[in-house]
Parts: sequence; C-alpha cells; structure tokens
Amino acid sequence: MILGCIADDFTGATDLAALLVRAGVPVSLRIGLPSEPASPGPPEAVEVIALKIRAIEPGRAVTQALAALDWLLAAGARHIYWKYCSTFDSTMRGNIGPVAQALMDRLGTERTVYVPSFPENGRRVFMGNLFVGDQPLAESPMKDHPLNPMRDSDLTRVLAPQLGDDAGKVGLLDWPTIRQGQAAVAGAIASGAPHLVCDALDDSDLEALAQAAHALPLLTGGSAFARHLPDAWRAAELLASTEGDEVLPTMPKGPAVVLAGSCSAMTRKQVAHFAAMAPTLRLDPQRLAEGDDGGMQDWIIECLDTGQDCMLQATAGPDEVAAAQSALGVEKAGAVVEEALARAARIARSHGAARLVVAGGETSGAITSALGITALRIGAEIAPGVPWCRGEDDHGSLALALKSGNFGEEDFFTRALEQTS
Ligand SMILES: Nc1ncnc2c1ncn2[C@@H]1O[C@H](COP(=O)(O)OP(=O)(O)OP(=O)(O)O)[C@@H](O)[C@H]1O
Ligand SMILES: O=C(O)[C@@H](O)C(=O)CO
Repeated sequence: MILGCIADDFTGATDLAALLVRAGVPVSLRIGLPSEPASPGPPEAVEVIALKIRAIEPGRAVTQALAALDWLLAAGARHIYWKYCSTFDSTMRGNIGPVAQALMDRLGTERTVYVPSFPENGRRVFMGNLFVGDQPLAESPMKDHPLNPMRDSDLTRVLAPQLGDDAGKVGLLDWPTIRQGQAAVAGAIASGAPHLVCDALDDSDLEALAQAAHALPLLTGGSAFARHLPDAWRAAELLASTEGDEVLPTMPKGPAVVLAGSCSAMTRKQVAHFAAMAPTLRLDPQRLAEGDDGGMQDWIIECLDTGQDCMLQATAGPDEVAAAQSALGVEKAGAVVEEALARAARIARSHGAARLVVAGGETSGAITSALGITALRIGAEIAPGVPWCRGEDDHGSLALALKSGNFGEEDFFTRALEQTS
C-alpha cells in the first residue's frame, strides 16, 4: 500500500480522501481505529483512518495516532501522512507537533515537512505565516475558534512550543527556495531542521514540494499537498503510471437533515442562508445543559413526516460562544452541542432521513460515531474538499456530507441537497 493516512478529525479525513480520489488512487476511509486486523492491500491503494484527536490532551492523541500507525504499517503502508487542518488548528500544547514527533520516533525517521496550504480554499503559507484568504491567520475568524483559537499566524512559532521549545527543531522552507525548483527544495529538506514548515502559494509550489519530499517516510499537512504525492510517486516509478478509473458510489436519495455545530464564519453564513428556506431549530448550549432541547425529537419527526428537509444548528458568533463557555466551561459547552446533534442524527435516521449534511469536524466526529459508522465510500465533491460519502448504519445506507467549518460557499447546503435529490 503506497500511503497510510491518519487524520485528526472526520471532516479533514473526507477532505483528504476526496483530494486523493482526484489524484486517481483508490481510497478506503475508515472511521476510528479499525477493529479487524490489518491485511496488506494492493500496491496503489491508500487507507485513511479518521480519528477525533485534534482537541484532546496530547498524550491521548499520541496514543491513538500510534495505534493507527501500527495498523497502517501492518497493512503494508510505505509512506505515512499526518493530516491536520489547513488552518493549522491546534492548541499551544498540540496536537500537530507531538503527534508528528511520535510518528517520526516510531518510524525511525529524523525529519518531516509541514505543508498545510490549500490554495484552492484560500489557505497559503508565506515566510512561515499562514493566510486565510487575504487575512493573516491570527486576524481571520480563526482567532475566535471555540476550541482552538489561532492567535499567532507564524506557524514556526505555533509549532516550536508544541515540541518543547527545543531551539533548532523547527525551521522554515521558504518560498524563494521553493521557486528555485525541486533540487533546491530537496537540498533544503536534507540540510534543514527536523521539523520544516513549508511555504506554498499555489499548486505548483505544492507539486515542487511533493516531488522533492515524496521519499520521506512521514509527510504532514493538509489535503492539497497529499493530492500531489501520487503524481510524484508515478514520476519516480513507485506507483503505476496510469491513474485508476474509480467508479464513484451512488448516493441514497430521500429526506435530508442539516446538522450544524460549527461556529466558523462561513458556516454561520451558510446557516443563515439555509434558514431562510427550511424549517430550522436552534440549539442553545446553556439550555441544553439544563436539559431543554426545545422539543427536538418531536420537531424532527414532524419535519420528516411532512416531507420537509430541515436544519438543527447551534451556530453562534464569538460573543455568544464566549458567554456559553464562561457559563459552562469550554469543554462542556462543546460537548452538550455535540451530544445533542448526535442524538438528532440518531432520531433523524430512525425516522427515515437518508441524507445528513454535517458542518464542523468535531461535530462530524460525534455524529458519525453515534451512528456507529465504521467506513465511508467517497463520492462526488460538492465543494473543494467536501465530498458526498456513502456509509452504513443500523438503518442501512445513508449519504453523508461532512463539511469543514470554513469550506463551501454561502449556498453550500442547498447545493449539496440538489446534487443528491
Ligand atoms: N453556541 C455554541 N457555544 C459554544 N460552543 C459551541 C456552540 N455551537 C457549537 N459549539 C461547539 O464548537 C465546536 C465547533 O467545532 P467543529 O470542529 O465542529 O467546527 P469547526 O471547527 O468550525 O469545523 P472544522 O474543524 O471542520 O473546521 C464543537 O465542539 C461544537 O459543539
Ligand atoms: O484542512 C482543512 O481545512 C480541513 O480538512 C479540516 O481539517 C477542517 O477540520
């Protein structure tokens, strides 16, 4: 198997799988650590394991990532990809750095690259600083993220303390070097710091990085960098030169429910857009903590019985999020919303919903786990990095779209539903 991937959240996993499908390799996506023993797959195959380890304590994240690594190695993975967010979502403690270091130690490798850029979605790194559209990360809406507010745009400064502040461990592979071409990039990787944050402004930079770094046992970054690795392996004759012609799975049709737990700027716009055309139930963390879910079960059943696609959402602006967090604590404010939306998904499925559109990585993790889904097949992309997926739960097949908080345009939810209606 050419590549084994560990994704730190579920939307990130479907994003990565979609971009690898675009690169013409057969992708299998598993939710959580597989319970069955690993068996070697075909040489051109890619396995993605979706974990929910972005916001948890670093020690626990490392343990889960290493268990996934062992499974992937037993399945014959020749390279490992550590997928995190294109906005480098992490706290001061981790988990991007500690997991990367643990994977390097287990793989016996001394260096890796960090390539979060996703130019198609407006995420670019220049001189180590990450930009979201035209804003530096720390001035973008990511500064107000409920779980991992990003308050420094310089990724070398974000990463260094996660690795114990050891001087010299973290370095920068800058854009002027990348523009000198593959040989300069390969030289910079070989002589650079063990943890090398890489600039990339467009896909040609990602291509140059992939060509120079493809031999590393561990590669890390967003989905856009991974998308260029199969071509680099083909050029090096490590992968069959023809792209596979994967047939995308068809999606079940039927009633749809949108579940939005992301408070990202784009999700807020998408929720406002869809609320104007579909019945919407707002969930409030403080009321949920008091046991008041606004009659959620009856509301969902009524929508489905009357044939209306509907939305449940907890989306809120930074002030409201801060108020809920100071009343309940950060973890509990997030957990009550995730639990409520996971319950909503179960109710919707037992009353005939065939399609679920979920906004938010943590939210997607909570919902997918609550439904007991263990694998997803990747279908057509709705927006860059957001594919429809086909999964199985106790009620049979369902169509699932797991949308990263800031991905998609304002009309994403209607677009998604139209694509499968
Ligand atoms: N009104 C609210 N107040 C406080 N926390 C909330 C509120 N609404 C949602 N949350 C929590 O905020 C977190 C949002 O994280 P999530 O990963 O789902 O979205 P995201 O970070 O925007 O998405 P992604 O990681 O895919 O970019 C969840 O834990 C969710 O339960
Ligand atoms: O890389 C991204 O931006 C997404 O796949 C993601 O990880 C959001 O949670």
